[in-house]
Amino acid sequence: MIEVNALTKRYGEVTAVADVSFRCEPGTVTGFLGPNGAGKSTTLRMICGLTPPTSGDARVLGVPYRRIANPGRHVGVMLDASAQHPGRTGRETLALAARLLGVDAGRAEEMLRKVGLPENAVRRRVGGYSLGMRQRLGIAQALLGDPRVLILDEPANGLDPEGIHWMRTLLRDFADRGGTVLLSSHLLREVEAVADRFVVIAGGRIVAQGTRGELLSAREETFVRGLEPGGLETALAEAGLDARRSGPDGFRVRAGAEAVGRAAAKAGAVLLELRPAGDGGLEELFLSLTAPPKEPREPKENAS
Ligand SMILES: Nc1ncnc2c1ncn2[C@@H]1O[C@H](COP(=O)(O)OP(=O)(O)OP(=O)(O)O)[C@@H](O)[C@H]1O
Repeated sequence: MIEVNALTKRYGEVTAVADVSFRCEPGTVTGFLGPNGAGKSTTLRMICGLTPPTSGDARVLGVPYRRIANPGRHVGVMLDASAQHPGRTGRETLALAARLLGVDAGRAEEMLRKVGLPENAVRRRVGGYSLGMRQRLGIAQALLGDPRVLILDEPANGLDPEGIHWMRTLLRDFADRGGTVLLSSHLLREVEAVADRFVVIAGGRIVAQGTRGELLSAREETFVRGLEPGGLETALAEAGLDARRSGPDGFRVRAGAEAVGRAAAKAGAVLLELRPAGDGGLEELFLSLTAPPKEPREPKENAS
């Protein structure tokens, strides 16, 4: 279980994370999604006690992370796969971590096999590893203490498609056995297939959270097409509706059919089509939620 309550982090004038709250339940994988610079790493660092929050708090297994004795036995963390000592071999890295955690060396060997690092790789220095190999070693390290919670920052970075598939299976299996997984990504497709819930962050704020179904149903959209697209566009704008062009003479409007129909009727616009816009999919939703704010339009010059 992970509980994040109103976490906020400011660096001088920059608010990296603003009032972020969410929960991750045992038996589930939560995808923490947002574009570059959205505040994912800062949030994960605050959860793991590495960055002090300006306000708010986070609990892992019911307590602040820093209060957990020998945390690696309870919470597996991988925040930066490149942080491993470049001069040690993969085997030395894991053997040392095993000693620090108080688990036997056999477990380290088992985890190296589990993450699919071949013998010729574990004997090499980490400095010569590809990013994908470092990620696998980082995941082996996170799993070493047989934790109940996994917190992983961009674990799919540098993995090839086979590696991404492997990681999904590993995380799904971990959650299905009762574990709690929180993983961040800036790419929806990396987590879409494995996450039970999504927490979407943009500009430091949570912009949506829920299951796939919850997220999609919360975004009612209507497709509308009129005899005179220009007049319809003005009618929608005057009604304060958020409309985007869709096809040559249609619009996708972020509102229900009734609101759209009423706006058109008020302006006397003749409609040729009015229907639910349908499932644009999670990808489209994610992109629209995390798109940078539109530039304000230039005021039109008065032609007269
Ligand atoms: N130590 C710091 N000092 C000043 N600003 C910071 C610091 N750490 C992060 N920031 C700023 O906070 C914001 C959020 O950064 P963060 O690294 O948490 O985003 P992210 O979602 O993890 O991005 P990415 O996907 O690129 O890793 C960014 O604007 C970043 O520049």
